[in-house]
Amino acid sequence: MKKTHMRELFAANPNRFREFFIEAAGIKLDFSKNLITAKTMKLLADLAEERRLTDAVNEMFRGEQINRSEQRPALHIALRNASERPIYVDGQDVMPEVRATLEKMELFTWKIRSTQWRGFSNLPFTDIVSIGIGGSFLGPKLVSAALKPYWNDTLNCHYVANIDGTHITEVLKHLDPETTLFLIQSKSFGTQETLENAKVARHWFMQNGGSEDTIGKHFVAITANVPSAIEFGIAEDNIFPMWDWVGGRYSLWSAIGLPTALAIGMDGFRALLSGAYAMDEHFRTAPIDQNLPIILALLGVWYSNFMDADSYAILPYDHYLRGLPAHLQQLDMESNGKRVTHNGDEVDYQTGPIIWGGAGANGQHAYHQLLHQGTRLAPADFIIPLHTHNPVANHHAILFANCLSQTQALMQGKTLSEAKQELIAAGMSAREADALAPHKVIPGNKPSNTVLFERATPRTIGALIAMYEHKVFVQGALWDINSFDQWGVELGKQLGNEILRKLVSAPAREQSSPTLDASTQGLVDLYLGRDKHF
Ligand SMILES: O=P(O)(O)OC[C@H]1O[C@H](O)[C@H](O)[C@@H](O)[C@@H]1O
Repeated sequence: MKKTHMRELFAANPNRFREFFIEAAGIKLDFSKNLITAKTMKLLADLAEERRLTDAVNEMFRGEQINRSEQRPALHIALRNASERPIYVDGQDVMPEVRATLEKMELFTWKIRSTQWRGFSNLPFTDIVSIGIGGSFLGPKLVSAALKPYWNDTLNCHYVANIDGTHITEVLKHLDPETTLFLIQSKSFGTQETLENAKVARHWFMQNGGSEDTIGKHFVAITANVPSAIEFGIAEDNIFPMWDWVGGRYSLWSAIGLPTALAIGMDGFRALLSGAYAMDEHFRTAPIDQNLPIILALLGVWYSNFMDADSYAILPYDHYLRGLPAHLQQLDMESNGKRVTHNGDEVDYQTGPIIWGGAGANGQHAYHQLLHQGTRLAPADFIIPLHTHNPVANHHAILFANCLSQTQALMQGKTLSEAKQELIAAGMSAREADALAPHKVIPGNKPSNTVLFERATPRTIGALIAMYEHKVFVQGALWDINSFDQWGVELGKQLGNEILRKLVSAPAREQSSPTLDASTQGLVDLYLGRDKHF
């Protein structure tokens, strides 16, 4: 069946932009440049109803154990619940704990920013180093960077995640232990990368003027595993709680967001939560056909399951939001990279897409070529604020024009006859134009969304991220998969420990550890410098 080109859809319906435009919680979505008609959207909404999506949404908001393989609720929405509505986990309202933690964050943030709480030599802090990985890194890092215009000028915020020693070395190199505060961020307090980096930080602190007595001034932990944090040497008062009903990749709204709160202040952090809450309320109450995250999710399903798209691009046209693709990669791919239904049956349809992307306009000079003329279908979200925090010359107008021209080019493309006419108008002979024109044909009809907001404020950034969280949730519900576990991550960790034993233990002990496949063993030998193969 021949698809109607979007050019024709636009030509046939002067109202198309208005018809496929929606706004909620300060986020505007133009979804008119998609391969859809009103009928498509109606059928997709029917699919959502058939899959009893509303029931799934209500289950999440009620705190039911929707993470069935781990028998837990997924209650990031409780972290930003600004209403009086209690939210129960095992019969207990979690809201008092959530509020108490926000108050503890508020007091701590105030003490640090007002310089009441100082380092061991009585100097105020100048640098915060957040040590964490995965959800204990990507979300706070994204939000802190996105809200840089709101930073307090006296506090710098750094992130260390990778176990590659280069990461922490490069960060510590420029810091002064007297004025550096470490936040050890780990829900489990059992993540190898984080614990090893935390040990290095502690060692560095001790070697450079710190002591057992002053460690309490410089080290704070955010974790659901208080005993392990205490065992590591963190004072109990310096531990901010987390709960097992918050998934790591949904944890930036919890005390894991402390670096952000320190950087932008607690009023800013509360505004971030209020933006997410506004999106939660919209998501919980708006009908399917007027529901922003649901519409985004249905479009994603349309391309994944009906048009074989493997990937989905996230293209923020905002330098402050350049970390968004990385955060959404974890959010989406760790949530919906699943192969069995809730009941454990293997799915016979595609689930979560490969998320990729980067900041515009930079990407236009790199991977956009494939979007325009490659053979793969890669739907994309173009994300841009209407106003910039940095009105430099004409830059924002140029950026905006670039963003729009990309979605326009993806949609309309360039036909063979248009390409030929252009070449002839430029002075080429008909023969030359015939030879070159096919290379210049751009089929168009490539889908994209344009996501806009007034300005990157704490509120709009909160709403934007919550929108994507709910999009991912909706897709998980439609695919009948558990979006809240991540068993696939575990195998690598398990095998990694076995290999590590081979790399660092004495040869005699190494003999007794399990035999490796020939490739892995060959690579171990290379590392150990005892390669005999070449
Ligand atoms: O916060 P932590 O317990 O240290 O976990 C950090 C990260 O590591 C894990 O391997 C998971 O894949 C992530 O979802 C998690 O965010």
